[in-house]
Amino acid sequence: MDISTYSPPLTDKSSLRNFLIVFFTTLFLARVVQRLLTSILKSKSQTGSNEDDIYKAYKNLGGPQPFPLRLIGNGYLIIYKNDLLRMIVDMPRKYGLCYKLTVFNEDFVVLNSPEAAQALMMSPSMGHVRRGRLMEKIWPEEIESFVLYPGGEKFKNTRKMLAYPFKYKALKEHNHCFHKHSEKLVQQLETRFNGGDGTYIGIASDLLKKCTFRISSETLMGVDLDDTEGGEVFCENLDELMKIFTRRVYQPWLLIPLIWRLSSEYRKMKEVCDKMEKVTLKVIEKHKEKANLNQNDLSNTMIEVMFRNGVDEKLIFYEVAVMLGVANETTPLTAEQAMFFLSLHPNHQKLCHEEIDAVYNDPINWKSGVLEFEALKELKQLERCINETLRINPLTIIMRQLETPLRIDEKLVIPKGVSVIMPPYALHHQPQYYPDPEKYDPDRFLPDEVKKRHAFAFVPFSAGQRGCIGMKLAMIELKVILATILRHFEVKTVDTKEDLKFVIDPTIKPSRPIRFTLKKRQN
Ligand code: HEM
Repeated sequence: MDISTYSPPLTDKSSLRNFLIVFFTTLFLARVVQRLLTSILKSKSQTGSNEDDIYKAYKNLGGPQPFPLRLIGNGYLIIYKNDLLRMIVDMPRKYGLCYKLTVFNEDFVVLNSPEAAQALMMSPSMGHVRRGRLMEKIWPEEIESFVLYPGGEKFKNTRKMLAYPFKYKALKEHNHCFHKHSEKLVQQLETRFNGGDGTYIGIASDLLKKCTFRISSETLMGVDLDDTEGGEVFCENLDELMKIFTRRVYQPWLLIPLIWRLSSEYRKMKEVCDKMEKVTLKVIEKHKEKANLNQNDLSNTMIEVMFRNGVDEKLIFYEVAVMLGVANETTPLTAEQAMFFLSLHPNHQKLCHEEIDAVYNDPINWKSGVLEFEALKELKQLERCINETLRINPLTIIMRQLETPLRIDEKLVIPKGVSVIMPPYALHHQPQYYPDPEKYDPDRFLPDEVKKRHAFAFVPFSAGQRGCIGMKLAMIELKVILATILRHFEVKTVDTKEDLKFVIDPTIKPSRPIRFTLKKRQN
């Protein structure tokens, strides 16, 4: 046997060892190459776009510790549903005016400074108007409305078309309607509250809601739904539709399309929409008849504006329902809370009484048989009380998903893809903008005080491309309703601020209706 050519047969053990050596060496070399390549690419991209520098401030933002599983992140905070408001106010004090959250696999930045609010709201970019995935998930996809359009020409054109009925000039045409329904409300309150003898303890929220519903439907649809067949049905079902929306927020499994479609909530939503649509179609028919009879007799209500622009009837129904739904969730709540604060602060109520008496008793303001529209501007004390109510409880939270980066200031740029949340509630409760923020003090809105503050330190209606389209309507409604109530009654409450727990549901509201007593005034 030639010993030089001999090689021992490979045993199982040595072949395994060789295999492991080759495997781990290759793995090690691959890692080294990968690291090298990554660092080369990184240094190239740093010199190219300077991306790390641009987003340095964003990356360094603080925030509450997320749950290690990114899918949950800070989403666990939802279990503190009843304490969310307190947390929203406390967090900027702990983590800074802008801080980060991760919720259900999405990155959020929460903005709490007037400068940041201005940068977001007044951005002219269409990349900053999308309400975002969270809202889009909550909103049932069956209901189409411009409120959820992510931006672009369709959003711009629809918003422009729908803005007209909310302009001062168009609202002025409905002056009579604001007063008619407010007087009706006073009669109903008088009946409920024992003729206003000051003894009966009761709630006003349902009657306030009906009143704002009648005003909104008459100004937007051109008919008093209360006097229209099925009008009552529309109102009740609208309420139910809003409750279904809310239940989807707190029962997230209903956001899974299959579960949603199989759920009783879905069937209920269909039923509710069908009933409301029938009423809307009747109203559209009336408008059609009117249009055929006299082209010059057309008003500028939302329904007619859409009808004239050739909008599909189904879409008209959805836009009207959404608009009335939003109106129903906001204005009556503010009216109820304004009454509450005035009850707790009789000194401010007295000032309002004096101002209202002076304006309503001046014959100059009654030239047309109804209080002149312009006279509402003289109700300055009342306006300050409404503003202070909206400061303490601004009702909604603003949300956007950035489709292009958003520059907040010289340092902070938030990258695209991130969502931003702007809770006016937190901003309005920061002591650096409003000293002693829990104190009800309408004088904060005296002209000299307002001048001292940043213009975006008070944003209950938001502003800019996506700001509240119904702001003027809401302020006029609030003024007329509250002035009419205060003209007739002295308002008191048996509740204290501590009795009322404010929750996010989906707007910020007391967890139960506020209780009042009403005493008729001699004015
Ligand atoms: C006190 C009453 C009200 C308050 C505090 C309020 C507040 C707000 C806020 C904060 C927004 C969000 C804006 C944003 O995302 O930047 C909004 C949007 C909106 N509001 Fe109001 N609102 C009130 C009354 C009304 C009324 C009476 C209507 C209609 C009749 C209305 C219709 C709308 C609509 C349609 C939007 C969505 C606008 C869009 O997506 O472009 N609001 N409101």
